[in-house]
Amino acid sequence: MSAHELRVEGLSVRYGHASALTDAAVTVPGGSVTALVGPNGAGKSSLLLAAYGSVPATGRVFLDGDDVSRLRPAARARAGIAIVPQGRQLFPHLDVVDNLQVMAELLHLPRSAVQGALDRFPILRTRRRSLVGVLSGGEQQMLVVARALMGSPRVLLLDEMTTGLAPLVVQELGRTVTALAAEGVAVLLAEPALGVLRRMVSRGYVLVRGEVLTCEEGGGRALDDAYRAAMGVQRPRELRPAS
Ligand SMILES: Nc1ncnc2c1ncn2[C@@H]1O[C@H](COP(=O)(O)OP(=O)(O)OP(=O)(O)O)[C@@H](O)[C@H]1O
Repeated sequence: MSAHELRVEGLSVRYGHASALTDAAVTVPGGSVTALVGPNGAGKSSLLLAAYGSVPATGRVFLDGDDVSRLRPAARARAGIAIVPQGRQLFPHLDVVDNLQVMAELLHLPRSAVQGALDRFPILRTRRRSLVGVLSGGEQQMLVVARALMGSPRVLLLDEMTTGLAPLVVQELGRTVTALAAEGVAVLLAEPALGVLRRMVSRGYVLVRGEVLTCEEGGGRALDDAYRAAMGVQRPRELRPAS
């Protein structure tokens, strides 16, 4: 296994006069899943989009040590950075195959890449000629993850992948990204709360009001504790059986 790495340094994002991300430094090594947790509006999407190149940002982004900060999003995608964006950004009036074909063309991949993506989740093959707008939320999210993986990325950025999905779908997606991380893909999972993904996370960062506060290496539970501490929230007391 050769583990890939995403590293951002001094990454800052502003929308007009408003600062969304300030001087962020984050390293995402392949081999295990790294999480980015923070409340709504903390700047998680801004960090992921800045790493992907689709919002204007200052600072530097390194892919396996190479500075990709000056590359546009399509070039970063071809270099090996993939994103599962919040809101999915699918074409609802195209079918599953045609949605995948759009990415194949962006990445200059052969048509067989579409077939490979359909194999990623069995449900996608059975739904391949369905319009994407009629798929369930879970099916759509599987399609977005399959689409992101078409170019065999070195880095996978997942923006609130689990929001609104049933636990079984979350577990299936979680298994997929954990396996990818184990193969060496640098996986960064941004979530407002880890939920059932907690046990899949090895390390992570807490982001509050645009600032990276801590890097926690002790697994998902330790990251949750660091997140609670950053937010000034205490861990709920263990439930005791009623006497
Ligand atoms: N296109 C935009 N124009 C102006 N302000 C924006 C834009 N996108 C995000 N913001 C603001 O930047 C800040 C950070 O937003 P961002 O979406 O990065 O946070 P987030 O942690 O991903 O939040 P959420 O969990 O709600 O998606 C917020 O105050 C948000 O309102």
